[in-house]
Amino acid sequence: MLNRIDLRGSLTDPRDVLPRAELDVAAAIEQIRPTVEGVHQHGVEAVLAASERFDRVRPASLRVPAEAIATAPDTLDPAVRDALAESITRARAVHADQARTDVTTQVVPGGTVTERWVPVNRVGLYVPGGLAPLLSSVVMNVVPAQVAGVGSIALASPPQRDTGLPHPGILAACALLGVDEVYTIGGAQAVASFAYGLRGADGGWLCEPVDLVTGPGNIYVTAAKRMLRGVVGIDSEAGTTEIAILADDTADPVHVAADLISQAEHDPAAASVLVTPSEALLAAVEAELGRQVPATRHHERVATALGGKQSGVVLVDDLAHGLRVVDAYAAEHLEIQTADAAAVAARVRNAGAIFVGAYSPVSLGDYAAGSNHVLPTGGCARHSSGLSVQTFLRGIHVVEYTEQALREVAPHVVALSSAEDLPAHGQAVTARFGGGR
Ligand SMILES: NC(=O)c1ccc[n+]([C@@H]2O[C@H](COP(=O)([O-])OP(=O)(O)OC[C@H]3O[C@@H](n4cnc5c(N)ncnc54)[C@H](O)[C@@H]3O)[C@@H](O)[C@H]2O)c1
Ligand SMILES: N[C@H](CO)Cc1c[nH]c[nH+]1
Ligand SMILES: [Zn+2]
Repeated sequence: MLNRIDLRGSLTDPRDVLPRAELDVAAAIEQIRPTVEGVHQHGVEAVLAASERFDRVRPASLRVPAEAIATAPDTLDPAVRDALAESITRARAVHADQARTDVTTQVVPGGTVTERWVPVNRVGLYVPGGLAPLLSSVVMNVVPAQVAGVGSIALASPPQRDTGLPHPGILAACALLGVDEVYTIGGAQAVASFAYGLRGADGGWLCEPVDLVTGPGNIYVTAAKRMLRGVVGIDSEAGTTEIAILADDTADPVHVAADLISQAEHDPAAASVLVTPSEALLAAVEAELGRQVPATRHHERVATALGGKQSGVVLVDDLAHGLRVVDAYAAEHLEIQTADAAAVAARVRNAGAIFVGAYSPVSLGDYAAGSNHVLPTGGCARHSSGLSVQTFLRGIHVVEYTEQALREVAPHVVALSSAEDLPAHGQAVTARFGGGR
């Protein structure tokens, strides 16, 4: 079922051979470009046209009525309501510890630099709702934004075909978290609506432009985020789900197979990658996949994902080799199922999140570990982090020097400005001390 890449005894750079998706984000940008440009030029009408085309519904109103949000929690199964409450509590505990405090550095007597942490003014949060309604992604977006102190929070999720509204579970999660500005818009058109804003029939704002768009989504959402970066800020490229598992003979093949399947369930384009030095484990996991895949609810989607070019098993010489491979892959989620898993995990450099040992599966992190599940994909974990309070903050340096402190450093400023052939920079300092131009 899984493609096999055998790197044993090979000096090949893993980056050249690792499994990657056939459709990449750059190619998807060309597919969504007309939608994004349409929203920029034609606003609401282009959003509605995209909804009809991709979601097969034309919502009566793009802004979800307050009543629909307020009454949504009544529709929740009590067990789901309790689970959401627990998920929120745990996420708040972890994200509260990420809050930043302003720091003032006394550089010299009379010269200070303060790093002041300021939340972005307005954010647009995206919550997926195409193949599955990810109510947990409401929690993962909203909690860090609220802890950061963002004043204006808008949220978008695709319309359901039968109601033209986002899934009721998503609306319920919004209500539980106190989010009341919700749009029934999915995909690239949602990201474009946030970036450019939408005007109503009277010419006033229906949805004001945001400063930052965050949240997970499929390849079209990710492509729109990459395309519009600059018009608007974005978090990481949190696209199609990936799981990599570094496992040895001590791993339980039942767990490994279940975890590969759990993330393959998200999307036919999801990636599940096993990295192991053990042929015995590989054989046992393949046997388990043969047993578990047909029995899982979304078996067709899972089988497509597991059999795709983006998924596979990589055979390595040993765990040190395996670590080089998982670092090169830079998975969104990396599980370590080896002997002394914590020590192995401590050596990992590149991953969106690391799940250590037999009792920390990715799906725990998806819902209820307290960690954030909006994580970088497609190798972006080499340079980006998952969603956090920090994502919603800007660190602004506030510089304050006295006359004497500036006088003392002036020769250094002048020397560097001359070295760069930018003498006016130096003169802006010396002018304060009687230096002429
Ligand atoms: N990396 C992360 O942090 C993370 C977290 C959760 C989920 N995910 C991923 O989010 C994704 C959710 O995907 P989804 O599809 O279920 O929901 P989604 O809400 O991301 O996307 C649905 C929207 O895609 C648009 N769309 C569908 N087909 C299109 C096409 N051919 N061209 C242009 N636009 C099109 C539609 O407008 C639709 O509203 C999955 O890939 C999942 O793996 C990632
Ligand atoms: N695994 C997803 C992140 O890629 C998050 C999620 C939400 N619901 C279930 N899973
Ligand atoms: Zn998941």
